[in-house]
Amino acid sequence: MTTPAAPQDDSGVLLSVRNLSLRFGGVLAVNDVSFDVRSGEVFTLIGPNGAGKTTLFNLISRIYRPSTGSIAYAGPDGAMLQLTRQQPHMVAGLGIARTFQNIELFEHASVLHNLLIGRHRCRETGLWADLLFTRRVRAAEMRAREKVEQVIDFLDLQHCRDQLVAGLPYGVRKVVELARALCTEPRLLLLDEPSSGLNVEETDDMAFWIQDIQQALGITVLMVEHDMALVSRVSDRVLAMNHGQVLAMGSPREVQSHPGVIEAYLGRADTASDTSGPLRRPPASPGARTSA
Ligand SMILES: Nc1ncnc2c1ncn2[C@@H]1O[C@H](COP(=O)(O)OP(=O)(O)OP(=O)(O)O)[C@@H](O)[C@H]1O
Repeated sequence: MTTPAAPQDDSGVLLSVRNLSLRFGGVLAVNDVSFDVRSGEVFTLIGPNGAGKTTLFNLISRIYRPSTGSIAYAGPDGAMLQLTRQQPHMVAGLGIARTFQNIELFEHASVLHNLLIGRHRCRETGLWADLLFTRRVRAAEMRAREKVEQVIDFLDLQHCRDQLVAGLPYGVRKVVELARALCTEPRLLLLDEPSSGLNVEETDDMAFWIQDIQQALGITVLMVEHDMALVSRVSDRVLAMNHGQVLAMGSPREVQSHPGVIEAYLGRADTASDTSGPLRRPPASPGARTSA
């Protein structure tokens, strides 16, 4: 018996989200959201606190299962597959890597070891081969080391490669987390608030790395970000959310000047005469949960 071939993607779309919703009890955190992320672009989710950005992000990285809707992803062979049908641990194997708003690294391991652990998902050998340390295992280990060294060079981490993560400044740890994600050789990189906790200079460096990852490595980036200066600088397209729904989608300039977006951030569209400047992150509304 032959199985029908999976539909092939020929539109340059890497990720296609359709009518996605997730309800937490009485809260509709994500409400009928649809959008496409094109191969090679930087696509950014913005919105005030509690808008549903992190929930949407966690749906795409399969931490949550949607109440309704679908997420299709162009797999390594080009066939569109349903992410919602994949086990969460299989997502990394499909070429999707993510960073977290609150850095998730092994604090008492060196930078090098953290990156080698990050590389683990690319393991091509089985348990017995590993135990016997066969020639294939040795070759795979060499490839892992080469990839890790390339990423260390790419992100200028030579100066701290043998240091414990626990002793590193916060800004460097953020770059190490980015490095760990890159070691898995992703096709889609999910960045959860890459600038959170960074000072102006470090945010500037982060913008540079994101542009370099897109342009030099050709990796598609989907990020959640509050810093509108960073968003404007690196994003090809922006999707603004509020109350779980899509408010606007387009270029950074189009979205920043959209009346609904200004109103969501500032309260009333007609109070915001200057739409050229960055939208500021508003104070958290009472009862709003901070992002996961
Ligand atoms: N695990 C959860 N259980 C119950 N409610 C949740 C949960 N996670 C999120 N929510 C609710 O869903 C809504 C969307 O939250 P979410 O964290 O996705 O917003 P956000 O846009 O990421 O906000 P922020 O910018 O503050 O991180 C909020 O009303 C929030 O309180």
